[in-house]
Amino acid sequence: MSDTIYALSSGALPSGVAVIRLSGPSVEQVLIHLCGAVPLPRNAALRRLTDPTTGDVLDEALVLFFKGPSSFTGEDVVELQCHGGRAVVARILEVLSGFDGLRPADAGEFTRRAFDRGRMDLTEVEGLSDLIAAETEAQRKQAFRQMGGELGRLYEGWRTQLIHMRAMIEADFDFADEEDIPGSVADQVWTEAEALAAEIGVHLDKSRSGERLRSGLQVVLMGAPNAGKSSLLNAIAGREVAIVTEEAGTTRDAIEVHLDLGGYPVTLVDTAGLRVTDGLVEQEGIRRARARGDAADLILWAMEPEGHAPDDISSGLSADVLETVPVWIVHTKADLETPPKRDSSGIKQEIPCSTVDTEGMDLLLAELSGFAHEMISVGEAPLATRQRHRHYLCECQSALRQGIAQDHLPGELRAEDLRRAADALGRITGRIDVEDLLDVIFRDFCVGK
Ligand SMILES: Nc1nc2c(c(=O)[nH]1)N(C=O)[C@@H](CNc1ccc(C(=O)N[C@@H](CCC(=O)O)C(=O)O)cc1)CN2
Ligand SMILES: Nc1nc2c(ncn2[C@@H]2O[C@H](COP(=O)(O)OP(=O)(O)OP(=O)(O)O)[C@@H](O)[C@H]2O)c(=O)[nH]1
Ligand SMILES: [Mg+2]
Repeated sequence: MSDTIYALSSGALPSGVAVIRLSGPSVEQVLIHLCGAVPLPRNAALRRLTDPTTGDVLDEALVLFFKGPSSFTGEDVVELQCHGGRAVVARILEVLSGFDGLRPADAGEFTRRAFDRGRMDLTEVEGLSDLIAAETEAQRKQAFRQMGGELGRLYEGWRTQLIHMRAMIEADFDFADEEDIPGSVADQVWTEAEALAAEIGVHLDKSRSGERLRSGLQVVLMGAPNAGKSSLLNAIAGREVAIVTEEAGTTRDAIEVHLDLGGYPVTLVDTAGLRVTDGLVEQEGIRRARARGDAADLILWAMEPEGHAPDDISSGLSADVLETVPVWIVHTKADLETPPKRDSSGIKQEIPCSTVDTEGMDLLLAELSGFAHEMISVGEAPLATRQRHRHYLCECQSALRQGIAQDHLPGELRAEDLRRAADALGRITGRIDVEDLLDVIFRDFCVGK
């Protein structure tokens, strides 16, 4: 029998109300000791909670009981919705720890129990976790849909198709000598496999957006010292996040702000100005700046007007980065009466900007929103959102391609590729089960045959 687990499920204390949740076989016993009786399931009941050993009243709380399996975990669950004071919650948790068979829940353990009981698949579990982490509207929507099972259903559909295909192949070589099974079954199956591999390919391509939406876009401010990077960061963030001085080499660590640009998550990173320096701290800062640039989705290269510090993109950024990461030039300090420095790198996107009279700031933000939209707008179809999905989808695809290519091998061996392809998808949803194969074979063919 499993332990009964408990935890504070609501957020930081103090709060108006706090929710302490319990799940497991001892829930009813705990309720009898804590408030005298088990309330009607799914009916909020106002109850005095008392310490069973001292008779001390702990709090007056709303008690919400869910009788398993009709609960979030599938077990008996109770929520003690108490006053959100630190001492109130601490005392209730302390009293709970005194009950036999009760222990504090591990991270994610309520959801783990829901998964173990088959109430959620892995993609739904991930969707729930993403929903809690979501910071923008577009992230919320994607997570909510995934939590509802859309992505899992897509993969389970493909997996069912693969299991069926394998059943057809197996039937084909088991009964090849019988007349009522046409010999072209295998050909049909491998044509279908090609179509599925292509469909997965399209899904993988589109899913770049899904992954970016989940993790947010990394936009990195780079440029020479004093170019005005930190001023730009502060202006966009609307607060003094980074230190700004007229001294070149002010910023050392990379400094991040999280932005919500029209529902899309963007992390804007300020970095140390790039230059040759003897200072150890500054050298480390520059190393970090370059590392952030390497991993960026977009680099904003801040450039002062002519006559100020010399800064040259091609000496600042490696050829590798210039090839793989889009770079926009932001002409800073546009309020100064000096012409913009001419750039020789051939980069098209150039935006004049000033943090003194806010000229160009709206344009820059609009351009960034447009970029975010282009990079991470997701359509109607559910998309993969994690590297883990991508990994198994690629595995599925390559197993399919192997089966397709090896048409000189016997059916049994090629059927094995279909099994590997199906199992890869089963790992995404967490539901691989060999019983499925037998089920399908016996359902689609008469046993007497
Ligand atoms: N107070 C409270 N609010 C909450 C949660 C919670 O656990 N407690 N949730 C936690 O994440 C979310 C709601 N999710 C839930 C999902 C399923 C069930 C549940 O009892 N399911 C049963 C009955 C279904 C029904 O009546 O339609 C079941 O699936 O059998 C409860 C909450 C968000 N709000
Ligand atoms: N006139 C004018 N001055 C600006 C503007 N933006 C920044 N400055 C000034 O330029 C100097 C350097 O600004 P910072 O934002 O610290 O430059 P930085 O690129 O972060 O510099 P490092 O951190 O040293 O790499 C400061 O004195 C700012 O006040 C602007 O739009 N117009
Ligand atoms: Mg700076």
